[in-house]
Amino acid sequence: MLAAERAHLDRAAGCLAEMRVAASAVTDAGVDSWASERLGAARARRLAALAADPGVPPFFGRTDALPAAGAGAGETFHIGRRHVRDAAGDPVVIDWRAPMSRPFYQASATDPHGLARRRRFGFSGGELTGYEDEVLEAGDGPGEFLREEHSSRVLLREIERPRSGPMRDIVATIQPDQDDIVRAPLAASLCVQGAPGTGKTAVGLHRAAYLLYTHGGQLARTGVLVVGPNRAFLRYIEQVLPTLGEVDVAQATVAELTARVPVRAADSAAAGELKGDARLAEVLRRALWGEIAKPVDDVLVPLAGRRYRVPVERLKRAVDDLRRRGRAAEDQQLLHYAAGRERLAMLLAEDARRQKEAAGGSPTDAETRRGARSAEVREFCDRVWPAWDAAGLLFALWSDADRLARAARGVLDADEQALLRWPVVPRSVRSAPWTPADAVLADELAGLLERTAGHGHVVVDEAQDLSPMQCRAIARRLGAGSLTVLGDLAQGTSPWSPADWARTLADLGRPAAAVTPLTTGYRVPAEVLDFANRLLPVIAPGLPAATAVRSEPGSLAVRPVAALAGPLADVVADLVERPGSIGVVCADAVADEVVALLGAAGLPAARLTDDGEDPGRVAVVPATLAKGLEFDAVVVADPAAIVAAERRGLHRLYVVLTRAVSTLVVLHRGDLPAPLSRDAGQPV
Ligand SMILES: Nc1ncnc2c1ncn2[C@@H]1O[C@H](COP(=O)(O)OP(=O)(O)OP(=O)(O)O)[C@@H](O)[C@H]1O
Repeated sequence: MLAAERAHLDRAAGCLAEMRVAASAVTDAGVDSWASERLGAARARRLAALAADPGVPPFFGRTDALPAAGAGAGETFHIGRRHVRDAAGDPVVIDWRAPMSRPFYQASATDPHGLARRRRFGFSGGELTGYEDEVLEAGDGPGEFLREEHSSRVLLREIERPRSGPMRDIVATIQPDQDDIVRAPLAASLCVQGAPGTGKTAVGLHRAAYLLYTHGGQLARTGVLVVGPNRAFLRYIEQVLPTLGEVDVAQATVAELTARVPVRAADSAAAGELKGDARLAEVLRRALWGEIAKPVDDVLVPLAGRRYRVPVERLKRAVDDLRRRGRAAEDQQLLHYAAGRERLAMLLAEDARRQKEAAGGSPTDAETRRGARSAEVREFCDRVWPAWDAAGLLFALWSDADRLARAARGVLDADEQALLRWPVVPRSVRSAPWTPADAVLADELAGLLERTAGHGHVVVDEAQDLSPMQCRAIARRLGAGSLTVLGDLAQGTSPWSPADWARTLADLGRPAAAVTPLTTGYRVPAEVLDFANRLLPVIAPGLPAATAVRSEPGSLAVRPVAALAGPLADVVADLVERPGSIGVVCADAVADEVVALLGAAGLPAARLTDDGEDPGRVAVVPATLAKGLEFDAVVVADPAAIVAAERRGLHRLYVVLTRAVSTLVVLHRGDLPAPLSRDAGQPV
């Protein structure tokens, strides 16, 4: 049996190699150079997809359908990361995203989805080493071990495989509740409230790959965007989609999406919080549209050698009409500020044209456009509808108390306005001390000035931390597309982190998105998860705790220590003897100190940074960068310091305690933070 499967594996590998040769042999001759270029780009993508990760076996599973009535054996399909066919065009491996693959993920003893058997293959170093069968057909035993779906050995092996480098895909072992989310229809916007390690990030990435496969045509132009909290996180996840054959998905942080000004400063906590507040949207809207002035005089518009008087009453009406369209609720009707200015210039020229036509003339379109660009019209527009760019207007607002007061009247009080203003007016827009929150505000203004290009689908990870203004920046990039929001309210560590999802979803422009929970924890062993879950009643009352799929006795050690240095070096020295990744998590302020003390003990430690550089074997992780990451072994140094470092310190600690796949060691000086100390305090 194994020999037959190995033979099929060899055949699939051979066919894939032939497909690759065929793809590279296709000439790029299109009907014109543009078409050729497009064909070339499509071919390059296809080649890249076929070539991605050649070490990955062509299939990982197999379904045996129940025989049709009266027939012998049912149909058999091998399921893999991508479709493989033979020279005759017959399928050798079915893409995991194809409808035919669905039973592989959904079949259970109670609902076998037409399957007699599901087979999962085990590989070691690319070699097919074995398989695991689940018999699903009714009558042949009740499919006992399926009842305990999560005890699948292949799943457990997959989870426990030591980590090194970036996140891996989970195509071979996607679970039914995860599969429902992955394969939700393109039009559905949804929000996954998932406890730590329940596979939110994995599910979001697989959903992106599924949508591109299933709706490639529709998404080809607008594309899919994945938004993550920081570079370190994006670097961790960036290989998953290419392994799944999707090399074309944009992955960005909010900071990268909103890079409208050179960020070179940080806000105070109070100013940063205020700048993320949704009220700022109203202030900016008023600031920009408040620039528009009432026309006070007639204008003489030159057209084809003569000047035509456009009376002030008509000018006022034109400005009022355009201004109203700037408030249209319907997105397609909405007039952006910059387009409004151009439209106004054109209206003046068209008025003149009508006058000339009434007098028997027939000016051309080109002459009319020239009229709209004339010095007279431009001068009128500069007065009545001045041109602005986003950074310039924000600079003017933060520099000029009166201007800010006009825009913020009734929205922000005097103290709040003072928080926003620069204490010393900078010399220029370029040299101003812009902060990340300013960049998001500049992006808001840019979105009022001009339409922002939207994607067909956007996946937002760690969404519980987004400010309302960041949500709006993401919503602008969504256009008419749909959204997958991933997050965990219990892991909310920003000043805006909400107690429920309603406001975030509204700010993201999809208030009706259904919230789906995921509560089976794959990453963290039960011993560790139960320990971390002691924080839940305090940090997120009412949120259901996750249940771990596996238990690993000995995976948790909680040790009181008198001083950190010696015990920390000892623990890490022990851990480096075993395979797998190691994260030493500590309060941000002491990260360099921890790197130094591990270095002094001869251990290969480096600080994890926000730029996504690989820190190597032992990563010293500032607590604020731990979110979304995981390590085989995690050492938490001084949890009380992590809690004390910020307002939502207990939420941060919950994040930190849930990063371990196999081992968590907590070294604490003094008492453990209160909610954890129940029954703890001694080695577990
Ligand atoms: N069905 C699955 N099969 C195998 N591994 C899985 C499965 N689901 C999740 N995992 C693994 O569990 C770990 C956690 O997944 P992931 O990072 O997506 O969770 P998360 O919900 O985003 O976690 P967090 O909120 O804590 O950051 C990863 O190593 C992932 O590969």
